[in-house]
Amino acid sequence: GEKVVLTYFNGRGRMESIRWLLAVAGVEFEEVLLTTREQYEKLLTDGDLMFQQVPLVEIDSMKLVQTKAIMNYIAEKYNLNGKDLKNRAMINMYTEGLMDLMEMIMVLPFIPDPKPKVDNIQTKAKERFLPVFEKALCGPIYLVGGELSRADVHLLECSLMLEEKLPGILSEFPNIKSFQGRMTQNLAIKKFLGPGSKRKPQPDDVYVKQVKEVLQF
Ligand SMILES: CCCCC[C@H]1O[C@@H](O)C[C@@H]1SC[C@H](NC(=O)CC[C@H](N)C(=O)O)C(=O)NCC(=O)O
Repeated sequence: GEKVVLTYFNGRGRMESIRWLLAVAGVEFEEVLLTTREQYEKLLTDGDLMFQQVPLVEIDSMKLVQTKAIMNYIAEKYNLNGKDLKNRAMINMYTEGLMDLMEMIMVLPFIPDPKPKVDNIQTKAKERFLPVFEKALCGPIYLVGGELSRADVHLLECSLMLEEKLPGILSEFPNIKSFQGRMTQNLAIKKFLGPGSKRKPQPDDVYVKQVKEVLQF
């Protein structure tokens, strides 16, 4: 169909996992970057945001909002959602756990004293989340059903973000480390991690300032 258009801030936030899925699915997309309150207010008056929130993804003549709904649509459409009901249940458990961890990272730029939160992220990552994936990757090369799924994409995204904040955090998780090595050989992922891709950089002060101005908080 016609082009896919993402409307979000010029940063990762809730949209980055969507960018990862589209990249792995090999789907080209364009971006409308929200940098001013006026842009957001026009979206509201045009009635484009069902709950007055972004991410907004225009795809297949639909204006999708709600990150989970958007990712479910993409994962189903591009065969990243498992081969049957039970595999999908596993994929959903892994996905929700990874989203919980990524949400903890996502809010860091918006809190005044992130240090204690970073310590908590480190503890939860090492004691609650990463051991699950280390065990799941003891033998299998993909998390679920012997094939690439959205769970693998979210694990790669999350593990790379963790290492940005906590270098060396994967030193006790060799299976995840070698999983990263395999996944980054995927041509679509190699391209997305390379220069000039649509991948967004770590949040900076400009991003935080724009989000606060656009959303007026
Ligand atoms: C303290 C955290 C602040 C984060 C602010 C935003 O920057 C991103 O990093 C996260 C959010 S995204 C922007 C936010 N969107 C959501 O919260 C969407 C939540 C929805 N359940 C989804 O999953 O898509 C927004 O539009 N709010 C307007 C407002 O509700 O009136």
